[in-house]
This record gives sequence, C-alpha cells and structure tokens, in this order.
Amino acid sequence: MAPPPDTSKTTKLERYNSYIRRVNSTKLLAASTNLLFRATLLTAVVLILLFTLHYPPLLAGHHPSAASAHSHRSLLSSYSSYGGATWEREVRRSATPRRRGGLSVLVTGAAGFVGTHCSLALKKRGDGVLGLDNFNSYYDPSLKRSRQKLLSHHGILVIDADINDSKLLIKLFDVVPFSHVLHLAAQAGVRYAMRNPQSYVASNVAGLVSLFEVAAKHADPQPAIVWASSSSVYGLNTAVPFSELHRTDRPASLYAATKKAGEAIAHTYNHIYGLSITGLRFFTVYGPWGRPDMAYFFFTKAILSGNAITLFKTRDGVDVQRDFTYIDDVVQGCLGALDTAGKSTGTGGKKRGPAQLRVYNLGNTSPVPVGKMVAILEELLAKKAKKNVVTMPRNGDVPYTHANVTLAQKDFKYRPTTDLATGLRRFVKWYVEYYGVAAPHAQGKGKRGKGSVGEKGKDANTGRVASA
Ligand SMILES: O=C(O)[C@H]1O[C@H](OP(=O)(O)OP(=O)(O)OC[C@H]2O[C@@H](n3ccc(=O)[nH]c3=O)[C@H](O)[C@@H]2O)[C@H](O)[C@@H](O)[C@@H]1O
Repeated sequence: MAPPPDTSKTTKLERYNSYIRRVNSTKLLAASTNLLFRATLLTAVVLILLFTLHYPPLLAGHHPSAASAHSHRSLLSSYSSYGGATWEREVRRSATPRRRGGLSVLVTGAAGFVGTHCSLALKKRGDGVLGLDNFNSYYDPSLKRSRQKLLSHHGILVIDADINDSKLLIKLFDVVPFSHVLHLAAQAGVRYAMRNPQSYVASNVAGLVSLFEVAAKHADPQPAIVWASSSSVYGLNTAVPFSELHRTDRPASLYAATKKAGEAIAHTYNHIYGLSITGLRFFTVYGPWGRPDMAYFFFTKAILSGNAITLFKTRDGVDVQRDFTYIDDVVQGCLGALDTAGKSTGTGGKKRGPAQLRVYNLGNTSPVPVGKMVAILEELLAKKAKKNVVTMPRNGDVPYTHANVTLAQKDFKYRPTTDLATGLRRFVKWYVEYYGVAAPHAQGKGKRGKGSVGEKGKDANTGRVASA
C-alpha cells in the first residue's frame, strides 16, 4: 500500500499564500483610502477656488465704511453683489431714458435726502436714473431703506455699494454710457467732523477722487459731473451775501475743508482730463424725507417728546442764522445744473480740449435766525420747546449764512420760491405721517406751494397715518 501523500508542505504553502493575499489586500485598502482622501481634498480646494472666482463682488462690495450697512439688507438690495445678465439688464432698464434726448444719470447717494428727491424728479421727466448708496449708519439706515423703497416703486434701482469701490464704478460705466453723474454721496454734517474726522476724508476726498478717476480714465464717453459742495466753504468769510467770488480759503470745520478740497480736486480733473464739472454749494437744505441729524429734524422730535433742545448764540449774544433752503428749490437747481452742463472733452484719460468748470450757490437768499425756525416749529406742532440757550461752542459752526444766487439765476433760471414757514409745514406733515405720531393740532398758516415728494394728499390733521 502506498503511503498517504505528504500534504503538510502544500498546506503550509497555501497558508503562506493566503497570508500574502491578506497583507496585499490590506495594503491595497490603505492605499485606496489614502487616494480617496487626497481626491476629496483636491475637489474641495477646486470648488472653493471656483466659488471665489465666480463671486468677486461679494468681497469687492464691502468697503470698510459700508460694513455696518450690510446688516440692513433687504430684498430691495439684492443687487449688492453685481455682475451677471439679470443684474446688467436691471441696471440698463433703470438707467435708460424714456424720452427723446433724455439724460442717463448715475446718482450717488441716491438713498440720501437730496439724492432721493433728485432721482424722482429726473425719472418723472423721463430721464434714466441709476442710484448708488452705501446705506451707512451715520443716521438711521431704515429711513434710507424707506427712500430706496420709494425709488424702487418709481422704477429706480439703487445699488448697495460705496463710491470707493472703483471696480464697481468701472463695471457700471461698462454697462451704461451715462451722460451725467449727479454726485451727492458724502459724509455730511458740520459738527460730527470733530467726532469722526476720518469718515470725511474717506467719503468727501477719497470717494470723490475714486469717482473722478473712473469718469476720467474708464468711462467712454466721459460723463458731465454735477456734485454737492457746501455753503460751509465760505467759513469765516464776513462779506454778505456770499458770492461765488468771495474767499473760501478759511474753512471753520473739517467738513468744510473736505468740501473745499473737493472743489480744488475738481479743478485738477477738469484741467488734466477735460472732465466737465459743476459744484453746487447747498445752503442748509431741509424738507420732507430730510436728514435726522439736522437741527430742524431733531428739534421736531425733541419738541414732540418733551425733551429740551440746545440753541446756539454767537459770542456776541446774537442768534445764529441760516439761509434755510427748501428741497424742491434745490432739486430745481440740481436739474438746471445738469441740463446746462457742457460735455466732457476727454477720452481714455486724455484731454481733447477745454471743458466746463463751474460752481454755484444754491440758497434761499433770506437768512432766518434759528430761534425763529424753532418758533415756526412750535406753532406747527402746537407745543412749546424746552430751550437751553448756550454760547456756540467751537464746533465748526459759523454764525451766519446768506446766499447770493445771481449766477445760478442767470445760467439756469434758479429761483427759490419756498419760505421757511411753508417748507417746515410740509416737513411736519411728512414727519407725522412717516413716524405715525399723534397729529399736532396746529399746522400754521403758510401758503400751500406745489406738492413735494411724500405728500399723499392726506392732511396730517386727520390723525395717524402709516409710514411710507
Ligand atoms: O449749508 C451747509 O453747508 C450745511 O448745512 C447743514 O449744516 P448746518 O447749517 O449746520 O445745519 P444744521 O445742523 O441743521 O444746523 C442749523 C442751525 O442750527 C444750529 N444748531 C444746531 C444744533 C443744535 O443743537 N443747536 C443749534 O442751534 C446750528 O448752529 C445752525 O446754525 C448740513 O448739515 C450740512 O451737511 C450742509 O453742508
């Protein structure tokens, strides 16, 4: 009988082979896990890169001074990021005139007080308007959002961006051949300049240069520019009424100094690049949808709520006076300046010939003591103000303003027609409606003038009215 075959060797060999297979498959598993991990990492990096490249505006739109504003986004501001076919279509739709020979105007500071009124007036007569505003929180941004809503109802798009965002400005001029820019975006307020000086440099100097740069070097055609200077440039000037020929080299506040700097910068861009530039020196503009940082506005609030107001007197014990100018009159001046602006003469940063450089006072031509302004408000609100009268602190204020408007009258028929009592009555009417406060019993006897923005045909005496 043959001996049974010796299987021990074969079994050992098989065990060894199976061991090798296990080792190999473990190695393979480890290698493929490693590969999978690397591939996932690479895909993630590629995706992040693609996302970032695709949405640069999300970063570009965030100028530091606009940072706080971005917490106030609403549906209306969905164009805070720019680019894309839909965005371009909306921009063009808003900026295209609806009348033959109409203007196409980029309005900066469009959700501001003067910006809102001018945008509506331009749109109403058939011009194209595109707005820009950074919705900063210098004063209640919800008021700016309400103005934006009003503009949106009239087909005007306001883009949520800062004038220092030159990439956006370039993009806008690529999409629309604006004929004009109405540049009203600025850091306003005389006394606030002592608390936040840098904001004046950022908006009124750097922002202005940013706009002029793009208009001079990138815009084709170059637009004509009309922009807001200020009566404060007259500073310590004592010759009255203030004429454009008077000295403006003694500003009393940093605010005034930045506006004066703006006028000098305008001269440079006109001289080198052939930009047509018109500066408008506004005199204490007031009215419905006004600025809550201005005295007539916060005095109204204080009087209604029974809080004291502070009235400044000059060092000689005289009432401070202002040439208060009603918004509709200023709008008329802004449109007149736009209509008579000559064309810019340069292209691609090269001047081709001399261009227009102008500056005008837009005032009311009748100064009123601030005490009188308070007396008018007291009558309209049927309530006495609690007054603290103090000597004017050294805060940048000047004792007196008074405009000579002969030049604006001659060049574009500027004629202010609204006295302070009439204008304040319209303001108070708007104020009680907008804020839904209990209507005052008295509304004064001022003459009724032509309707202004925000008047809804309802009388404030009828009681509480929902905000606009
Ligand atoms: O015309 C201008 O150039 C300027 O007009 C206004 O500046 P201002 O005239 O100082 O306007 P308000 O701040 O409303 O002050 C009006 C008057 O009330 C006085 N006032 C202000 C505040 C206060 O608590 N008490 C007070 O008596 C001021 O001294 C001033 O005479 C605007 O705020 C500026 O942005 C604008 O450029």
